[in-house]
Amino acid sequence: MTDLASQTIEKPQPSAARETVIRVRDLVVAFGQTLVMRGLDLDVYRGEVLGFVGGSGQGKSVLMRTILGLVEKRSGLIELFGQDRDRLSSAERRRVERRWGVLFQNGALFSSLTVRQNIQMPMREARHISARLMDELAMLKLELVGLPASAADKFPAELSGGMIKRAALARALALDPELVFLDEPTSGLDPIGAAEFDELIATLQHTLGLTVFMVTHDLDSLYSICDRIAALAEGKVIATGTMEEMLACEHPWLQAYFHGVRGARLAGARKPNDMRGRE
Ligand SMILES: Nc1ncnc2c1ncn2[C@@H]1O[C@H](COP(=O)(O)OP(=O)(O)OP(=O)(O)O)[C@@H](O)[C@H]1O
Repeated sequence: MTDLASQTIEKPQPSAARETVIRVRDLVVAFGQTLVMRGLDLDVYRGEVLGFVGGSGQGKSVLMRTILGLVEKRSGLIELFGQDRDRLSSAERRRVERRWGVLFQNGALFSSLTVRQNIQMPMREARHISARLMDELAMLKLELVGLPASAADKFPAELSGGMIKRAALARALALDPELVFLDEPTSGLDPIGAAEFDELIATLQHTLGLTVFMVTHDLDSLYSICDRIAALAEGKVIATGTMEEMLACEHPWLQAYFHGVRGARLAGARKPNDMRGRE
């Protein structure tokens, strides 16, 4: 595939217009001899839903985990809320980490804890609050994600796939984050469940003013809730832009992805940022 890394199609914006919440420059990540990120650049702006796409095994989850500090980078810059992560003390790093929530693939709930206990886990780690207040907060988070109060005392194994995603989202929202990372939030859900989950993300993003970094394979999600899309190939972000801009991009991988059979069908049926008409 041709290296079109420099062909970012996003229109330049005045820097004062948008606050950059995540800024990644020249990021290199490797496992042994295998390079996964090869000088990757990415910006995520406050208040947007950024959809992050790429072929299987290209490194979408690795990038997310590197930004989160769960995978070591070999070199490059990662700035969070305007602060270089490498220059933060461990106390400052913990403070930054409390400003985000994460929904891992498949929810990653603790199977031996109830939903309520899962939601309270980040609260226990970060705050000294009474058990009663934590109970009230957990119930509020459940309501926020559309789960019934009866789900609080259930264990993950007793929940449907859609409920697990919602419970995991409630846990991600436990500390009232500004930024939320979602790793394939609609994978494993049926089309109706996936559409409802997209709608939930859009509503929360709007009402809570969240910034959302979403790794996804779901073209419907890209159409319905993403403000911008960034595409990963060969260890770099090869293009960023709105859905219209991605559709117009001539990069062969983007052409195949957005104009393949599924993409073409969706493009004919829907307008970007349109919650209606999911397949
Ligand atoms: N801990 C690890 N040790 C070694 N290699 C790893 C590790 N984690 C990921 N990789 C490798 O890094 C590459 C990128 O993996 P990653 O899971 O980020 O891909 P992805 O784009 O998220 O794929 P998918 O869409 O299939 O989930 C893969 O080749 C994977 O095997």
